[in-house]
Amino acid sequence: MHYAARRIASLLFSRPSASRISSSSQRSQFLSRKMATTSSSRAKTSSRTYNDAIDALNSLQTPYAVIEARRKAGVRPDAASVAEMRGYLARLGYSSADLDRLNIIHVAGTKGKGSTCAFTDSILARYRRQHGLPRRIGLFTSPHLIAVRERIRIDSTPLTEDLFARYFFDVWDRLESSGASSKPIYSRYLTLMSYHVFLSEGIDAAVYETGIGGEFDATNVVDRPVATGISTLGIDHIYVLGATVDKIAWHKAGIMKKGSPAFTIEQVAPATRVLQDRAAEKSVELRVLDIDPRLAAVKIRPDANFQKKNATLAIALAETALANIDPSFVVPSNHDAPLPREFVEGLEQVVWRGRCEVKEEGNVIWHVDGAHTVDSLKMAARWFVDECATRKKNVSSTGPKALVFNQQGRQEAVDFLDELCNTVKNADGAGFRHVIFCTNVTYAESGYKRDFVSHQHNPKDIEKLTIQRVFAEKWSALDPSANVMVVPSIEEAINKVRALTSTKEGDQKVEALITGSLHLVGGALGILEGGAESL
Ligand SMILES: Nc1ncnc2c1ncn2[C@@H]1O[C@H](COP(=O)(O)OP(=O)(O)OP(=O)(O)O)[C@@H](O)[C@H]1O
Ligand SMILES: [Mg+2]
Ligand SMILES: [Mg+2]
Repeated sequence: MHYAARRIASLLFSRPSASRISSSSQRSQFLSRKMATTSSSRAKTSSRTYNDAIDALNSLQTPYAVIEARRKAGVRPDAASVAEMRGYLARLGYSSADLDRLNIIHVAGTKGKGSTCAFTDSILARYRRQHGLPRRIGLFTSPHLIAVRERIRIDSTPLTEDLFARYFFDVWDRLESSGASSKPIYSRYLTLMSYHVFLSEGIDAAVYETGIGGEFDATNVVDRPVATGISTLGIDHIYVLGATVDKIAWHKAGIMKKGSPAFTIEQVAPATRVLQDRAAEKSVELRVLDIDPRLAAVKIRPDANFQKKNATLAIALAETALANIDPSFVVPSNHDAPLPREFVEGLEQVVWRGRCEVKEEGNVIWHVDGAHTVDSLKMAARWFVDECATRKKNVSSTGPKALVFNQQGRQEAVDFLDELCNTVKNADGAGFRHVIFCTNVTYAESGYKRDFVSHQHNPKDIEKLTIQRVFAEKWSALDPSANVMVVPSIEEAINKVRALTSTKEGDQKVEALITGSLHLVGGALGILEGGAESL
């Protein structure tokens, strides 16, 4: 690799330690925080709050300029990325063998990873209540919806702020005292931290969602997972994984390990082929599951095929894990008998916020879904249309439909709009009457909530609303009769919709869809719930 490319690669996957922070603005931000903490007369630990941890974590984000440089130089994660993760793990004092104690269930996929993990966690939690095993359950997911700490959960509950801060700085100190010249980037840091948390807290079943891909993902340091699952494959993260579903499938298949049962659900044919070839290469037994017939007796929400695929995968993963953890649990040889009660309850009572959520607020019915790929936006649009159609059966008339949309930093997102526009228009003839594009900046006055600070997008684009203007232009071409608006924050977008209810149109309930980005959806829930949102 060319020297410059190698230098960029090293910047990509690790961040310089405090003394070597490169950009001057970052350095001054870091130093001002550092001074704030060191000038304090309090003990070192007392200034290590959750907010301090989030600030330090945000300093590990790959800055926009570096991401751009990476694209230009053609640098992508490779085997060295995983080797580095193992190096960091060793600096923390752990080996891959230690991770075996966690009985890891590892999940990759383009869509439905988080939902599959949440179903699996929920089933294990109900089983534990009844049988006392697993003793403690860990759940690691990404990205976060409301707060960073929700990415690491114990017994389905996000780490408390205190515990998060304590473990965060534990990792920080261990890396510094090991002489590491750099810190891992944001997502790798959280992954490392999750291992430290789970091993320290006596977790004996841990459900892990991959970040991007699988083969070279930060979570792929586990050699002996109890089971692996690959959810629906499609197109996303083209730059890192490739532009075709078979290339993407190759990456995702990287989590399959010899000796660990692997599961997937029905996929498009080229994806299944690649998964099967990779499984054969690795001598892994891969089972491609049809929708589990036992789900006919379970209320899965939303009642849609994609969600039943996620649930099917979760059942198989939970069964396999339980057979390892509880000697009295036996995986049924066929699906003739109904699902055990714990499984049914786990599936029906799962909480996975920001996905297919409906909230009533005065005269607005908010539909909130964090979809952000072509395929998942199709699902979201169809779900919205179905919700509206069901409602229409019960009320004499409904009000206008409104859309709040953003997808920051991905130029191709402009192509997501056609389907969204047409699905709704075909369903009710009128389509979205009001369409609002905003940034992911939470508040009109105070900007980002700390947990959403992002250095990964071009600040100029956010300031000038560049992508939002492109979206607006596209929508106006798709539907010239729609009232299209561009506003700088999520709060202003929500207020635009709320204001519709005081106009004449607003005598009826406005049906609003918020979608396109999980950051947008998380910020919106924060506003709708007045900052008292919970998971
Ligand atoms: N199996 C699926 N196929 C297609 N779309 C799905 C599927 N499961 C969920 N979705 C859609 O994708 C959205 C995100 O779901 P989920 O959080 O489970 O995915 P993820 O793979 O974790 O995504 P992310 O890339 O955000 O980590 C959901 O709100 C839903 O609209
Ligand atoms: Mg993703
Ligand atoms: Mg996810």
